[in-house]
Amino acid sequence: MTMLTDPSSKYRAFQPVDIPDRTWPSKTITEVPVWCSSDLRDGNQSLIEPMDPAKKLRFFQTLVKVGVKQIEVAFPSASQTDFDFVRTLIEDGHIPDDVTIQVLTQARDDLITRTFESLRGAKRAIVHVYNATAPSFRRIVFNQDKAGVVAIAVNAAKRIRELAAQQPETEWIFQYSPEIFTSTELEFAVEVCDAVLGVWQPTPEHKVILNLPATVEVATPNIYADQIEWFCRHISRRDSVLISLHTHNDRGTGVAATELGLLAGADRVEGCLFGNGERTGNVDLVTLALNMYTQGLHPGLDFSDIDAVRKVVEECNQLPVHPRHPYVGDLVHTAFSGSHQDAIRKGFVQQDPNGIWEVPYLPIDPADIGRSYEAVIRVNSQSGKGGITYLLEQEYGISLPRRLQIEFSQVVQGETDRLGLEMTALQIHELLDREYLQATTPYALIRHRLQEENGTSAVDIEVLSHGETLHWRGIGKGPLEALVAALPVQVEVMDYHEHAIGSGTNAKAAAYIELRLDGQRPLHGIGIDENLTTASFRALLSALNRALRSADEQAA
Ligand SMILES: CC(=O)SCCNC(=O)CCNC(=O)[C@H](O)C(C)(C)COP(=O)(O)OP(=O)(O)OC[C@H]1O[C@@H](n2cnc3c(N)ncnc32)[C@H](O)[C@@H]1OP(=O)(O)O
Ligand SMILES: CC(C)C(=O)C(=O)O
Ligand SMILES: [Mg+2]
Repeated sequence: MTMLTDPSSKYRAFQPVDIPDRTWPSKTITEVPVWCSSDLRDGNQSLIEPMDPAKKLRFFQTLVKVGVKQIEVAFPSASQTDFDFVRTLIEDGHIPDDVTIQVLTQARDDLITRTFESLRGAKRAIVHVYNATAPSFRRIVFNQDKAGVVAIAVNAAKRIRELAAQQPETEWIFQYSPEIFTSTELEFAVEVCDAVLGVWQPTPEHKVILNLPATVEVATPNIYADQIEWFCRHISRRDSVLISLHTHNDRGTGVAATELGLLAGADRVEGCLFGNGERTGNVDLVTLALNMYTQGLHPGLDFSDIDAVRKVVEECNQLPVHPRHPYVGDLVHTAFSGSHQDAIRKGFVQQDPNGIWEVPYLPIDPADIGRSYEAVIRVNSQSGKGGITYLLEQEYGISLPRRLQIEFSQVVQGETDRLGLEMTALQIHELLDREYLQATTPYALIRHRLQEENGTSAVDIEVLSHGETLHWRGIGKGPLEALVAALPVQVEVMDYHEHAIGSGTNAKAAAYIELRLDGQRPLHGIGIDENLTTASFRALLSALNRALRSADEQAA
């Protein structure tokens, strides 16, 4: 099997819509649509193992918690499980007052009747009926002409109106979908929908939902937007109709199509969390909502603990969410590469906590959706000093001076190259500890005594070297100079930094020394101790030991 050399012999380009005065391209999304989750119906019908009642209820409760107010809960005429689920929701009082359940049925009398039975006693419900209207379906599935297909829709609409009248205790909302709206001739889509509206007689106070599905995504998103704008202009009783979008993601542009459809005048969006659904999935409601949020428009849905939502969805659908999935994927708030890490670290430092979000490479503040900053930066062989520095600062309060950052990043680089793996903050800290804090040979500090008088420091120091205790004494203008004078070798201190780690009684001092041994390249040492002088002495000996080791290696 091979790909065709000329695919035009098998596939046709989608024809553009004749709407030269389209208005949607210059609009922006300024209003939040009515959200409808189709997870428990379109999502569920696409699963390898459809959800059992317990999973459906858990998912329903999660949707309620997130703030979704319209939830398509089942196709009750399809199975006893779905029928019983609707009954459980109603009879056990699971539906909050401000949430409306929706159910789907084919445009067939027996199925519609069964659907109404499932809804008996509901306070409010949306009955959603569909039939295929696209030319290929008219021919292949129904073997009907246009009039026959209009008749299927009109008869179903009449049956729904009748049955609703017999259950007046429920507040009814009717919804109609011309299936594969996107492949249906626009004039015909309007004709069928007008015929349905003729039966249902909506008013501005009691609207009907016309749901216009891209059942299969077949064109670029601008075409869907054109189709929606064209439909909105030509449908009768526009003020009595809510235009609903229902996109699938066959071409990978379900989110774009829905966003452009909103620009084109739609009022409502159906989709699934994290884009589950038939084939490549329904449009992802989470991405749509958080796209609005990052434009400064609150979507009215709460994803402040996005990982908790993901956990429920993954367990109920038994499908994983991709690590690169927008906003929620394990890797999407993470930077491995050095220049990204550097910019993110600087961005966090400069970000005004009350200002407009400006951290480079991060379109959303991960904290807003319950993700932690620690997960933002991860270190592998592609990483530079920025990421390593960030992790040590965030996790351990250790702020390496700039030249030490460069030196230590080469140590980390050697380790990540050797392992071929990511290094965690803990592993980086362990490496820092091994490389600098445990650099205690040949000289390990045992104790020191410092006397200071008239700006002069005298230091007596005991060090352990190859099992022997050595005593050194030195005098200088400060403790460090005194220690340098006490050393058995000549060194030059190039740089010195110190800072506190933590605060209060648990505070420690960190000291960093850059030192040059005669004729050698400068190297750093680190000391950490409750006492600042001890920390700086440890740092000096750490630097000296590393320098001596390096000199030995060069000589060997
Ligand atoms: C795009 C969507 O997601 S639409 C929703 C799809 N979801 C589902 O189908 C899940 C649940 N469905 C089911 O369990 C079953 O299909 C049922 C119970 C609805 C119907 O089952 P069956 O009666 O066995 O029919 P079947 O599944 O074979 O469907 C094909 C029949 O439905 C007819 N049909 C399909 N869609 C429609 C429609 N919207 N309106 C009227 N008839 C329709 C077809 O013409 C065909 O009829 P035929 O057998 O006379 O040729
Ligand atoms: C039932 C309809 C709305 C549907 O799921 C689709 O067309 O994708
Ligand atoms: Mg669908």
